[in-house]
Amino acid sequence: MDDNKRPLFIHYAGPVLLESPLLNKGSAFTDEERSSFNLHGLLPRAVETIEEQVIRAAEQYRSFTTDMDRHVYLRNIQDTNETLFYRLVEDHISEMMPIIYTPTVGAACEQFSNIYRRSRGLFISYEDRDRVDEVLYNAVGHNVKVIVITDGERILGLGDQGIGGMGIPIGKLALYTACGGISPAYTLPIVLDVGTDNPQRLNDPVYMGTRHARITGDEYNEFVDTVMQAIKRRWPQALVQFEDFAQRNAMPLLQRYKDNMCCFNDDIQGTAAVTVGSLLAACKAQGSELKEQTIAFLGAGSAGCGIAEAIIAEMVSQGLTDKKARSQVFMVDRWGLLLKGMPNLLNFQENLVQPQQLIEQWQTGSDNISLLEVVQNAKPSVLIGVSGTPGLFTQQVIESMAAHHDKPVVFPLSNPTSRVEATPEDILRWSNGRALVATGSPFSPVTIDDTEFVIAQCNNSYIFPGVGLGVLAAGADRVTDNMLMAASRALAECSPLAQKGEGALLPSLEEIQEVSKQIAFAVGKTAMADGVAMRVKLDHLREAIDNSFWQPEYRQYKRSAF
Ligand SMILES: O=C([O-])CC(=O)C(=O)O
Ligand SMILES: [Mg+2]
Repeated sequence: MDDNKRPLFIHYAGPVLLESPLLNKGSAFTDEERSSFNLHGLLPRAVETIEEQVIRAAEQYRSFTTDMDRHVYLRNIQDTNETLFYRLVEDHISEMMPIIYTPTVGAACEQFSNIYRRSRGLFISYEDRDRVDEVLYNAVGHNVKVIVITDGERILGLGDQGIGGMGIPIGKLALYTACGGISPAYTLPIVLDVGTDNPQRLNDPVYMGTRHARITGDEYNEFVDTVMQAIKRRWPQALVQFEDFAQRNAMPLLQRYKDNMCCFNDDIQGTAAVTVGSLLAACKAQGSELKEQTIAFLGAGSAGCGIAEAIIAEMVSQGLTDKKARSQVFMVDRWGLLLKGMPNLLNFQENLVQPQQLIEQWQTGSDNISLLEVVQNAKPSVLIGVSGTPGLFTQQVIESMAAHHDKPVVFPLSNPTSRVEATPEDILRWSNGRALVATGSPFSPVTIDDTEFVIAQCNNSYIFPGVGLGVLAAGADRVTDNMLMAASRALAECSPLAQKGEGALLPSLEEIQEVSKQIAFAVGKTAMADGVAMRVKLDHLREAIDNSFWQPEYRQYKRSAF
């Protein structure tokens, strides 16, 4: 039976029931329920449908004038009636997703302590390190299946926000539910409070985190390990998504846990998967293949290098040797093009370097080869920005791309909007409307010479809800690279531009639940093939996905005997 249709046995009643966001129905409690659960007199007399509640909530929402007020309003509904919150958001997904998620969630993290209303999720501080098991037992949900965890050190492109980073796990999990059908009862946001090095947060009298510099080194690693082991004891099957960790920790944490827990890093692997999916779609639309592309990156951190490795893996699967594929990928960071033998290369950068000879060959005159010099000499057909720094895709860079390619692919992926490497409008103007643009944050359509261009949002939100749904439906206990590759290919299959030769590069948000189901199937199937999901048979996978897909509908309540 469809999980959503089963009656729920409830042992709360009266004001406590109205104060339980996962169970509260507000004015939609029926007369019978008001009798069974001691609610008479606690609500206005009218019994409303969820549709009527949505109309009121949408009107109230539209009465606010700033995005931050809209965010606070929506978060408040989430904290009082989750079913209504999801119904409202799902019915207005394009309008409300930028408010609960990127870009408004960035400002909400910066102002987290200022706009704080009510607790949600777990704040695990370094000072709690001897009672982490106890903290986990205090969580609201006892059947947690998806955890998003951050330490708040690299929130979008906004840097260290301390416990304010909690806004990100909350926002990501809201999308797990709204886009991926994971019941909110199964989700848990966690922020690790290990201090902050952000003086603005430390000096803010209302800041609610611990006021000391970040714990680092062995103490930090031991603390994270304490939490990860406690999670494993408490919820051995849970999927853990690492989010917005600083570069120095993101890759090492992933390497440490990916083979012994069900986890992945969204910034490295989720962003890589959505980018590869979007590139596969772009190539298909142009009648070419990924292996034919030359690709330049601006930003060679863990996210950029993660995308680069995923692209190389895909090029190899299309028949290139690893060496040839690597020769087509150019990584530029703040010091210039990554070259062999450069000092201070990070270990994940070492396999993504170009030969020193390029300095002579390209006659750059300096050891630090700039992005413009890379674009002029290597003539990349694809340019990807993950630098977190606005304005670095200059007019000259874009004009040079457009001079060499009829349809250059330009993806400025840094978030939030304020960090974008160039706006879609500028890129389209500088390329005379020829560039194929996708951004990390949402942008309105751009009109150039009477032609309207829809800007695809190449954000990991197209990937992680489907990955989570697939992992849960198949009962996978690991997230393998193949599963993420399958997610990319499934996303590319859903591209209107690739399928029909016209329209948007990525499907619209209105279709995201269907897209998530397609991705979930591909991910679950690959998990089975990789031997990390043994509990469900392939014949039952689609059914498992559909049956577990949570709908924001009020379920029937029965009074439990105890
Ligand atoms: O949250 C987003 O919009 C995408 C993401 O993971 C990041 O930028 O860190
Ligand atoms: Mg992130």
